[in-house]
Amino acid sequence: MKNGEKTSAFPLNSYEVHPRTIPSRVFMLIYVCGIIALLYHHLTSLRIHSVDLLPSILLSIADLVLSFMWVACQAFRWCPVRRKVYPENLSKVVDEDDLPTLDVFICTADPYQEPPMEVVNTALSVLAFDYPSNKISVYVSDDGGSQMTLFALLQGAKFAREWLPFCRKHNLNKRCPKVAFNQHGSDADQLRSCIPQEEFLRMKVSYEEMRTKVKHVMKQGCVDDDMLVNEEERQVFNKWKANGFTRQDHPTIIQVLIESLKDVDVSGTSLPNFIYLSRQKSKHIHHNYKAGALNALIRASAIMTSAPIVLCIDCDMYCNNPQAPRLALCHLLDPIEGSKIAFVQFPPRFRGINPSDIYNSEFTRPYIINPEGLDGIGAVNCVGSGPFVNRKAFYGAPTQSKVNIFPGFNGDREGALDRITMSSSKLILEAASRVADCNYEQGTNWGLTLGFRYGSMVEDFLTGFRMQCEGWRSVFCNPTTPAFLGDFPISLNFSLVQVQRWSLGLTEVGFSKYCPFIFGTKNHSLLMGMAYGFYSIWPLWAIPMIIYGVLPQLCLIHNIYLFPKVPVTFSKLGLSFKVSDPWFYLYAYLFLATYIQDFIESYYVYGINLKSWWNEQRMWLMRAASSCVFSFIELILYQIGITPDFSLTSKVIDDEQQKRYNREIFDFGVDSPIFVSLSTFALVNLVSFSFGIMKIIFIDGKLEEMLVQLFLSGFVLVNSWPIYEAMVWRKDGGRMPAKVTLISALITLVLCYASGFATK
Ligand SMILES: O=c1ccn([C@@H]2O[C@H](COP(=O)(O)OP(=O)(O)O[C@H]3O[C@H](CO)[C@@H](O)[C@H](O)[C@H]3O)[C@@H](O)[C@H]2O)c(=O)[nH]1
Ligand SMILES: [Mn+2]
Repeated sequence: MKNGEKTSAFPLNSYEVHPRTIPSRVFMLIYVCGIIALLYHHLTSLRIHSVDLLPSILLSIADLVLSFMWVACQAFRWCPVRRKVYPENLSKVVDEDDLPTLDVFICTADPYQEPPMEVVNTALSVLAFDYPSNKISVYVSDDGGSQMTLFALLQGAKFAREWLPFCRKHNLNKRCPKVAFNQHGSDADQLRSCIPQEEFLRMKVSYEEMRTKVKHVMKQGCVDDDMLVNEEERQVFNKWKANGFTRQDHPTIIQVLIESLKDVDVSGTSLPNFIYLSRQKSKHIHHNYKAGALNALIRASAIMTSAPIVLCIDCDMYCNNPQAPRLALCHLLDPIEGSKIAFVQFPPRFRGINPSDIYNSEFTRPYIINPEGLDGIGAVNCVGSGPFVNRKAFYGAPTQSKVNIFPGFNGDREGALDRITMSSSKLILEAASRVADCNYEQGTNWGLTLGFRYGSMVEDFLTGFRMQCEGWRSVFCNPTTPAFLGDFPISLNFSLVQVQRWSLGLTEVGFSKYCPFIFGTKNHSLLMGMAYGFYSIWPLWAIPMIIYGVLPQLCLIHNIYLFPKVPVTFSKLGLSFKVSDPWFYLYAYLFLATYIQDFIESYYVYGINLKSWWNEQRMWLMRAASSCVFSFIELILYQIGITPDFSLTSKVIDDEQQKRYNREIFDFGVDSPIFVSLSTFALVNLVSFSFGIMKIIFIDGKLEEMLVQLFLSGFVLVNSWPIYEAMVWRKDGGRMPAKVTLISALITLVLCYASGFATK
C-alpha cells in the first residue's frame, strides 16, 4: 500500500511521500554544517581597523541573510508529497444529484488591458465544465466598470446556448472556444474526425460573428443603441449614460445574463447562472484591488446562490480540463479530511511559453515544486487563480459555528433565497447590489477576519496564510492535464513589474503584524511558519544580490581582495590550482552545492531541461537585481504614505513582441527604471571583469588574489549577456533604450569613482 492510500473500497484520493525526501534531508544536514562554518569564519576574520572592514561586514550581512533564507526554505524540502485523485470513484460516493453547487468568480479590471473577448473565453470555458449545469453559477467581477465588457459577456451568454450543448455532445476536452478553434496538428485532426465539418464550421462562424461585434464595440469605445437587439438590453446600458459615470465613480451594476431556472440551451437543457457584477466605486473610498472585488462577489453570491464551493480565477486563465470541479471534489468530499480543507489549489500553468522559457514564466519552483513541499505539511499557499475554496473558510475558523457575514443588513436572507427566480426577485438583486456598495464594508470585519484579507498586494498569499492560522488545511492538486492555463507577460518589463508587485505584497505581509515567523505560531507548525516566512521576506534577497553583485566588483577595481587566495600556476597541462586556504573550498562548496541540488531537482525530478534551468536561475538573479530592489523602495514610500497602485499586467499582445518572444529574444524596448537597475549591475560587472583581466595581462598578474572576485564578475557577466546585446548591437524594437544605457553608465561611473573614496 502506498503512503496515505485510503483503505476504503472507493478511495477518492491518495498521496505518496516524494522519494527525494531522504536525500534532501541528508543534504540539509551536510549543508547546514557548511553554513555554520562560514558564519564562524566571518566572525573570526572580521579584522578591526583593516582597510576591508566595511566590505567584510557587508559580506557577513549578505551571508547571514542568505543563510537565514536557506534555513527557512528547507521547509519546502522537508516532506514533499504527490497526490492522486480518483474521480471515477466520485459517483460511488455521491449521487450526481447530490453534488454540491459551485460558484465561480472571474475577475477583470480594465477592458483595454484585459480584452473583453478574453474574459468571454474564460467564462465560456467554465460555463462548460463537465458538471451539472444547474449547479454552476459564474460571476464576473468587472472592476473596470466597462460597458464593453458587459456587452461582450452578453454576447457570450447568447453563444453559450449553442456552445455548451456542442461541447457536451462531442465531449470536447478543450472548451475554451478560442483554443478549440485554434488547434493545430493532431489535436485539430482529432477534432475534425469526431465532429461533422458542417457543424464545426457553423459553430466557428457563430463565434466569429460574436468576435466581430465585440471588436466593433471596442473600436467605438462604447455600446451604441444599434448594437443592441431590444429595449431590455438598451435599458441595461442606459446606466452608463448617467451623469458622472466614470470607472472610478459609479454605482453597483448587477446584471443576470443567464438564469439557470429560466433559461435553456438550444438542446433544451438548463444553463448555468451567469452574472455580471461591477461593484460600486467611489474616488473617496479605497477599493482594495482584487481582494475588494472578490469580497463583493463573495457577499453578492451568498445572497444569490450561496454555493458551498467557490472557484476563483483571473480573466487571463481558462479552464483546460473540464473535469476540474470533480478533481477538486475528490479532496473536498473526502469523508475524513474533506471538512478541514479550506481550499484545493490547482497550479497556474501557462500556454505558449517558448521552448527554453526565457523569462521563467512557468515559475515551476513557486507554482509546483514548493507547493508539493507545502502539501506535505498541510499548508499549500493560496494562489489567486485556481483555488476551489470551501465557502465556510471565508467566514472564519473551522470550529466557528455562526458568523454574521452581513452585519447591518436588514434583508431576510433565508427568506429571499426561497424565492424561485432571482432576476424576477427584485429583493434579491437589490440586496446583492447593496452588499457590493463601496461603503458597505465600513465598520465590518470584511477584509479583516472575513473574506479575502486586505493589506497586501498578494491578497491570495495573505488570505491563505490567515486561513491556515485559523486551523484550516489546504491541498495541492496537479493533474497531468492542467486544470487551468493562462497568459503570462511576454515582455521583460511586464514580467519584472509583476514580480515587483508580488515582492511588495510579500514584504507587506512580512513587515506587518502578520509576519509568519511570529504570527499564529500557536496554531501552525514551525515548518509552516518557516515556509510562509521565507516567502514574506523573499524580497530581502535584494540585499545579498546588491552586496555580491557590486561590492566584490568595486573592491576589485580598487585593489581590495576579499576572499581566500587561490594560488594558480601554469603547467604543461594548462592552468592548475593549488589551494592553500581551506576556506576557499567552503565558499566553492556552498556555491556549487546549492546550484547542483537545484539543477538535479529541476532536471531529474521535474524534467526541466538544462537551457530552461539556466534561464530560470538567470531570471531569479534579474528579479533580485530589479524587482526586489524596487519593491523595497516602494515599501519605504508606502511607509511614508505614498501608496503604490496595482500595476495590472497587460494582456494585450503586440505582434512584434510576440515574434521576438517566439524567437527567444529578450524584449527591453521601454525606458523603464527597472532596466536602469539591471543595466547598472551588468555594467559594473563588465567594468570590473575587464579591469581584472587587464590587470592580470598588463600589470602584475595577481590572479590568485582576485580569482574569486573575478569569478563573481564573470558569473554576473555571463548572466547579463542579453543585456549587453540589447545595449550594443541590437537594432530591433526590443533593444535597450539609449536613455537607459546612458543613465546606467553614469551611475556605474559614479559608483566606481565614489567607491574609491570609501576605500581610502
Ligand atoms: O483592482 C483590481 C486589480 C486586479 N484585479 C484582477 O486581478 C487579477 C490579477 O491581475 P493580473 O494583473 O493578471 O496580476 P497577476 O500578477 O497575473 O496575478 C497573480 O498574482 C495576483 C496577486 O498575487 C493574484 O491575485 C492572481 O490570482 C495571480 O494570477 C486579474 O484578473 C485582474 O482583473 C481586479 O479585479 N481588481
Ligand atoms: Mn495574470
